[in-house]
Amino acid sequence: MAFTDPHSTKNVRPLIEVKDVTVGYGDRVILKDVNVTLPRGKVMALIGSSGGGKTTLLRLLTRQLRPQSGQVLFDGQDLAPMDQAQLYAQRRRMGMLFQFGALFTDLSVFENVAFPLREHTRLSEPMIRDLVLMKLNAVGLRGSRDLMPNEVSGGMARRVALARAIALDPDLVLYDEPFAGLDPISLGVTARLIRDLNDALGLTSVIVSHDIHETFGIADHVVMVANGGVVAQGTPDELRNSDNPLVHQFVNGESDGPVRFHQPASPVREDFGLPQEESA
Ligand SMILES: Nc1ncnc2c1ncn2[C@@H]1O[C@H](COP(=O)(O)OP(=O)(O)OP(=O)(O)O)[C@@H](O)[C@H]1O
Repeated sequence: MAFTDPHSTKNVRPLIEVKDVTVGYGDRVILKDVNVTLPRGKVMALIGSSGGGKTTLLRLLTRQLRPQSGQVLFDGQDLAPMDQAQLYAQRRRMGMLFQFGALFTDLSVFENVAFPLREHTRLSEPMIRDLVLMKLNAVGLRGSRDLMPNEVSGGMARRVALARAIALDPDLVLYDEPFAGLDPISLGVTARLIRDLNDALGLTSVIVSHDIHETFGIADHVVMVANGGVVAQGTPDELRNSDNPLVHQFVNGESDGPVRFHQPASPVREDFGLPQEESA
């Protein structure tokens, strides 16, 4: 029989808390006064137009960037003051799938997934084998272990990258554009897999994606960044029904609205050498 310690805050504490954070590069502020909380076990989507600061927010979570002000807590601990050893220990609890989930082209599917285990642990070879095959099984590719990356499809390669991202049994998995370049079927399979792995393995996931439809289908919480901050956050339904015109335009994929299609430019007539219109 399991007992829970009523005084323990470990399991109710959110895995990530971004508190009043302002962040940027050098003197340039990219996001101001951001507050985001991500409870354990949930899937969070980060959306927003290109250059809005989604990747910047991801970099805060891994402390590739420190806030200019405010705090980023991972499992209740402020990342900013950590020394390299402490930071390294925290990062081992984070799995990452980078844009396009690039695999090592000269390593087999098996060795790609084994890579983080060989890098970060001193596990025996039989143990590594079992762990790799378990992860490959979880993504449906146990039978493809001996293939090389150029022998698998784009969708399969993404699943191998997923298996590699969860090889060390992380608490948090960060996905930067996990659907980029996939056909609609592989895209749907990958999205479902992200959600299922999250739930089956007790992970917490953050997904940066431009694919609103697929991301909204699997996320518990959506954070939209634009105009130097978080413009909206809530459940997918709350964002779909938002009356904020910017959120509405983005979520519904409208080409014009508060986000202009045309970036500022000199008049068309000037660029194409056309005669100026006579003013009335
Ligand atoms: N290393 C850096 N040094 C300076 N400025 C940067 C750096 N990385 C990003 N930026 C700037 O910060 C802003 C936000 O970039 P970021 O990559 O976070 O946006 P994004 O929402 O992830 O965009 P995309 O959807 O295109 O990936 C952009 O104006 C970008 O030019």
